Amino acid sequence: MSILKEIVEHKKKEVAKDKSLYPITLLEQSIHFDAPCVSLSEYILRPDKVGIIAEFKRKSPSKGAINLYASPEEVSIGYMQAGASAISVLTDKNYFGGSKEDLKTVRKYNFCPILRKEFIIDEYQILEAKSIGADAILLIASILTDDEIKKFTSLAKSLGLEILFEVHDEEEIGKFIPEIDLIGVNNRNLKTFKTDFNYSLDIFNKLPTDAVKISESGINDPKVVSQLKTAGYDGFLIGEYFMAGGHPEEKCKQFIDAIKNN
Ligand SMILES: O=P(O)(O)OC[C@@H](O)[C@@H](O)c1c[nH]c2ccccc12
Repeated sequence: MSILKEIVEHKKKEVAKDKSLYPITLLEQSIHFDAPCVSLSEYILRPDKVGIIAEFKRKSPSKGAINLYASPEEVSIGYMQAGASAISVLTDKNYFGGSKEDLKTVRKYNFCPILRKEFIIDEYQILEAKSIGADAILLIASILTDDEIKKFTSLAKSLGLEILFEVHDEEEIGKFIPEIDLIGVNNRNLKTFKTDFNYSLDIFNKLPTDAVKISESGINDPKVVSQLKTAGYDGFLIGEYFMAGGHPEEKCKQFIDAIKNN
């Protein structure tokens, strides 16, 4: 079974359990429906920033442990001071060592847009995203049907959340709908775990013109960001390169400074 399939199977059980422990009616009562969201797409396009979405990532199926005991408070504040445009927080526990608590902590200390990085397969998780203070959610084209994409998009938008729609190939780009704000090309091949940013370059012309365009994964060189920018990408999602080693915020700062000086 592919890793993505395994994660999705696991996620279905997890969501079923969450729903039985904390029914959707209770979850809905905990939501501040009027709480405003910060627009991820607007922050990405801000001319005073370079478009980095810095990710808080403790571990991954491809790498194993990256920075297991990092503090979401310290890292996220450091990312923002370094000049990041937004923060992505993995909330999957089993495969990525994240949690909803991590996202809540990041929310508590930052005003920037926060992306909930999760394998969303159920509307429950979208309500949850709103209740913990996320501004945007990830929808992964390869694990969702056209119907789910429509349904999840309209629920998210009704809550004020933006959507980053992740694709790997042209067929998945075909599932994009105009209500979606951002499209992300994942440079990681989920079968081999290899990353190659040329993938983003090759597919660029096929992307919907109106969406904000993000290149995701395996980015570890400011020169690559410059190349992707020239090609037309607006944003860059970076996790492992910042998180590996002791000081994610310092690496992020050096990286952003290098782009600015390029
Ligand atoms: O750590 P990297 O290689 O910089 O990649 C970050 C991000 O793109 C990656 O974590 C990611 C992209 N899509 C995902 C979907 C689920 C979980 C994680 C991801």
